[in-house]
Amino acid sequence: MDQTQKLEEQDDLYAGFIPAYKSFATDAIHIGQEPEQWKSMAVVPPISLSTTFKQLEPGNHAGYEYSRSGNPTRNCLEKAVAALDGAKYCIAVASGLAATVTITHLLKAGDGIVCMDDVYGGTNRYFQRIATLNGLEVSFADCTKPELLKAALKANTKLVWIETPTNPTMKVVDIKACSQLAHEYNKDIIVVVDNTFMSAYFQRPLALGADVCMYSATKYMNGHSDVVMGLASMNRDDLNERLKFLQNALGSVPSPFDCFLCNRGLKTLHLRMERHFKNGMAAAKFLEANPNVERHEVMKRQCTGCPGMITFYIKGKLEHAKAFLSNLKIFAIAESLGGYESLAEHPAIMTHASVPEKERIVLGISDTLIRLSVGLEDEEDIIEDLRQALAAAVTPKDEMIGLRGVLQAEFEVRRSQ
Ligand SMILES: Cc1ncc(COP(=O)(O)O)c(C=O)c1O
Ligand SMILES: N[C@@H](CCSC[C@H](N)C(=O)O)C(=O)O
Repeated sequence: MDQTQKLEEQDDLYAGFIPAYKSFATDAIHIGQEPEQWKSMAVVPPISLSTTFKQLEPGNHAGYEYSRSGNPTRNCLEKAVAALDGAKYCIAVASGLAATVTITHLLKAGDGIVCMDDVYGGTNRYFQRIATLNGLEVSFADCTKPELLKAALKANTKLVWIETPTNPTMKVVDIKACSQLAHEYNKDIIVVVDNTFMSAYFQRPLALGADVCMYSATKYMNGHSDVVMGLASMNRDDLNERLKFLQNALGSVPSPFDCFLCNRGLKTLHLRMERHFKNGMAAAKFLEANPNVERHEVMKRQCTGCPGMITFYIKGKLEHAKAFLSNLKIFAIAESLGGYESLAEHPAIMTHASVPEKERIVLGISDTLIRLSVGLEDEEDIIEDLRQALAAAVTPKDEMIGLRGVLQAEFEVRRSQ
């Protein structure tokens, strides 16, 4: 393929999506990283391991007092993420779930939460099995239909929790419509979007009306499968004040070393996401079987591209799903996603085992559902791995029965254009 063909293919991939955010790469590389903030003029932010900082006199310090309350390396990361989310503020915490817990502490007993019915299994587990014990009233609604969200809002609703695309079934929620609806109902409702699957490179929930954009930074934001971390960005001064307070008061902060790694990961986020998109699209094209277009226009309206996440149902039974996974050679069978390496998993047995079986069935998390996180390896090797594992697992005539995911949606519309 010559250079012109390559560029045309690239243009085609992004056709119809909203334009990329201006100066994203420059901001990722420079914001919060200014060498002038260090006496040494270090170009790469140092890992500041000190737990405590000398004060000139009691209460008179240079901006840091104790590392849980504030840490120079963490500060660099938080500034960079805020810029990438189009936000004024960001807090980094010890995991994605720690971010969920910290945000939920904005509420008090008796307050209500409306959560998208299809969310990461750990979010579902926390809301259903822990938040409710602490006196919060939790209900679930299919926010892909904003009228169902509207019907679920009540006088005590204080938090609306959206995940889009959802893990693992890739449902897409209209962030703008849901935020508007929640705020019209009660302007004090805090709308949170779990942006883990898209990363800051492909989607900016705050620009679409959400109050908080949160991440399991364990995934694409860090991107190297070597850090567990959570992030939450916002523009509202009051929310920042309260979440900063909770970050310190609840105390689930990430280590300076993890902050260093995640901050480093951000420097290549734009490059990684573009390659995830390209490889993911190639894998989806290969797997594509029965057409199934859903919510495609919303997807394109609210994001600049798609990550490398694909879910599909393999024809047959659990044994076929297991055989496919066990035969993969490049894809590792593992939980998690968004790293440079390709991963494959069985949501019902692995990542979403904590969702009650009855709910899993309703949500489509069946024995034959398989989730892929397509990494940054060579496209031909990824396809060949899928081909041989599929051949080993199923007979040629009963291959896939339907591919679901953001990438699939993209193909189907293009085909019908
Ligand atoms: C969409 C989503 N949100 C939140 C989480 C929780 O993040 P963490 O594992 O970093 O606590 C995960 C995965 O664990 C996830 O996939
Ligand atoms: N066994 C873990 C589940 C981790 S899921 C990790 C990630 N969100 C993913 O979707 O792959 C647990 O029970 O918490």
